[in-house]
Amino acid sequence: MTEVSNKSAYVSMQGVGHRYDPRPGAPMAVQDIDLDIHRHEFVAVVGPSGCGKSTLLRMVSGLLIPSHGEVSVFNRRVTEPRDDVGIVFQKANLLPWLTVRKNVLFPLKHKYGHYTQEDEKRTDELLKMAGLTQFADKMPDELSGGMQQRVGIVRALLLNPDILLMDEPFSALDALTREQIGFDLLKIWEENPKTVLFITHSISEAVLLSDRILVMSKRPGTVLDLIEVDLPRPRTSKTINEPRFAELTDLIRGHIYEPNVPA
Ligand SMILES: Nc1ncnc2c1ncn2[C@@H]1O[C@H](COP(=O)(O)OP(=O)(O)OP(=O)(O)O)[C@@H](O)[C@H]1O
Repeated sequence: MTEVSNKSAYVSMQGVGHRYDPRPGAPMAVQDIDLDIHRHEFVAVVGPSGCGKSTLLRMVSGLLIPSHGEVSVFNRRVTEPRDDVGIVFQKANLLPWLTVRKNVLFPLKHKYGHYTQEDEKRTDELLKMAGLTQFADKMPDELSGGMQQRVGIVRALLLNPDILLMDEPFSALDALTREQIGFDLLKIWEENPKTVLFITHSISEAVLLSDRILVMSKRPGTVLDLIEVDLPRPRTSKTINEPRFAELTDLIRGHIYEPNVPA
């Protein structure tokens, strides 16, 4: 691992680009991405389908090393998969033969071969924070989709990662559940701060949850804008009715649907 220059950012992308196809002249998936994310900041990424949002997330996790530029975490260049990030995907993919509590503990068991009483205590605390205490001993198929997704978030938090990477975590949920789980996530994040990179197709979800929003262009994905979400916290259902909320969503919509018109 190599030291890099920017010391203030927690996650830093400098001149990042990636071409999946190594042949010269093949199209880039993403290019010229510069982004600094600060500790405990909540950054959302929005952009058209195929613009490279998941590609960026995979680069921060170290599952993908960019063909151009550098990604660093805590001033260390990412050169291999990191085990200090929590990842939440669109589907929780819980193991159907284990209870909720055992599903949450599973990654620890898998990684270290066992878990401690302290781990069980923390699991119960996290399940409580996510409103899942009475479901701890249920099997996954006894839970709704929203509850399963909450279990997925708790599972990602158990290892107490510095960074939480979320790839369209709520997109399989109905609109009402999605809004509620967004507020639940904010509560968990406020009680248990993490640096979050959150990918979504929903502009309003990005505005409601995040501190800043990276708006990407269509492929090859590059930065169209980086927007500061200057809405006060805690965010609530009332936030959605604030004029600034509508201004910000309009601004992002304009970037995505009319990318060549100056804002
Ligand atoms: N493993 C891969 N091999 C080759 N091309 C890939 C691979 N993964 C992604 N791509 C291509 O790179 C581009 C960016 O993909 P990516 O999944 O990062 O986009 P995305 O913005 O997350 O898309 P979506 O919003 O549809 O989930 C796409 O054109 C995709 O086809």
